[in-house]
Amino acid sequence: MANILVIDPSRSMRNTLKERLEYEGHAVEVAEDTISGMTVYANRHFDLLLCGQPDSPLRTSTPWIRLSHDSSPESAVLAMQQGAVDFVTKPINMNRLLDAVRKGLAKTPAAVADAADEAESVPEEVVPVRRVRAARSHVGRIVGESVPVKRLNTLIDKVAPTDARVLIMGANGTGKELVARWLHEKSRRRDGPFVEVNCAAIPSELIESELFGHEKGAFTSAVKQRKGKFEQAHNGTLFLDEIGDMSLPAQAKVLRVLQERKITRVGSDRDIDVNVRVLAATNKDIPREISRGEFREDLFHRLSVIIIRVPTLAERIDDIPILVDHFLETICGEYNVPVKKIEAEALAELQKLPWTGNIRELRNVVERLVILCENTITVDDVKMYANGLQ
Ligand SMILES: Nc1ncnc2c1ncn2[C@@H]1O[C@H](COP(=O)(O)OP(=O)(O)OP(=O)(O)O)[C@@H](O)[C@H]1O
Repeated sequence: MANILVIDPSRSMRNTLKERLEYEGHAVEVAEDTISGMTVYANRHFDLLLCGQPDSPLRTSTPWIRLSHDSSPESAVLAMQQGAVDFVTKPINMNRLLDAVRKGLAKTPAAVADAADEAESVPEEVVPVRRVRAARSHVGRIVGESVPVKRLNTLIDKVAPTDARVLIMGANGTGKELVARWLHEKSRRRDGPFVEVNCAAIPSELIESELFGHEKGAFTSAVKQRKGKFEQAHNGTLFLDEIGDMSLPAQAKVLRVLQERKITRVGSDRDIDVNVRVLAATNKDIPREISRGEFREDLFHRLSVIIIRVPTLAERIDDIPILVDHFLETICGEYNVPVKKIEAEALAELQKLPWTGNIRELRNVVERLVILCENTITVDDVKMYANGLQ
């Protein structure tokens, strides 16, 4: 759980963010402008700030995320220059925001100190490697003993040590990102960086600079040279999440990098060699996107040397008891309460539900049950709380 301060002029935005972040287990305070925000800030410790106020930049050592209606590259670059750790455009894509929050929290002094363990005596350039190693030990297990999960694990073990590109396909919340992380963990690149890009969340004007970087002066607000994600992932893995949502012009540029293994920063004419393994994921039906002219067929073939299909939870309901046990243990641990039990009948009831949100939805339901139920979760608890409407 973290303490988060949301500063935004819109009441509905403040309420929505507060509700959602509290649902994720964080303690949230809100303020409508930077001045009142700073008063709240002065009286309490915060781990992260979300700032939707377009006025003066926040002067704080706490990581902060800019929320903005303006999706231009200039606006994003300006926010980064002002010290924001991330930039999320409005209307807010909640998955993208939660992802940014998770990453922002990893940048709090406590998290960095954690990750860098005995970093005091370590030269600065070594710290990022330590962070990568610390992050690695946090990659959760792929829990499950059903046939589809056994197949998935076997495939990961076979494919990970190769440098083959992998396209991970599956519905939302099935664990595609988890699969990508394990493909990196079990590869020879495991000591290199794992860099993730959410292609759906980056406005098309920004994607080139985000992926390939830019030179100083490439556009009005490019006052500093910046490395893009491909360069950041050099000798490691680049995970292009939601690739099915990437614009056609950006697809053409990515295709060129995959063919030539070189990138060119925006505003430069110099090619830079990059050694990157690309993994991509999508919840879209790519062949259908190809037939509709929304996705380049040549890029699809470049990306999909191997295709891994991640099963839905409905295809693996046998795993629900073991997943529930796993989530009860981790969530009760996070809330610092004794691990709750669940009746067999309650588990059977959970197995009857449709689970359109897959494992992410199951995790949310278990968290809700942990919060709302006594020490033993009963079938009536499941009936009452599992659909989230109470
Ligand atoms: N087999 C599994 N065992 C344990 N936890 C899992 C498993 N699969 C997924 N999870 C957890 O479920 C949540 C959703 O997984 P993940 O983010 O990897 O899904 P995704 O398919 O990438 O989702 P989206 O398409 O919405 O981005 C995460 O908290 C992840 O750790």
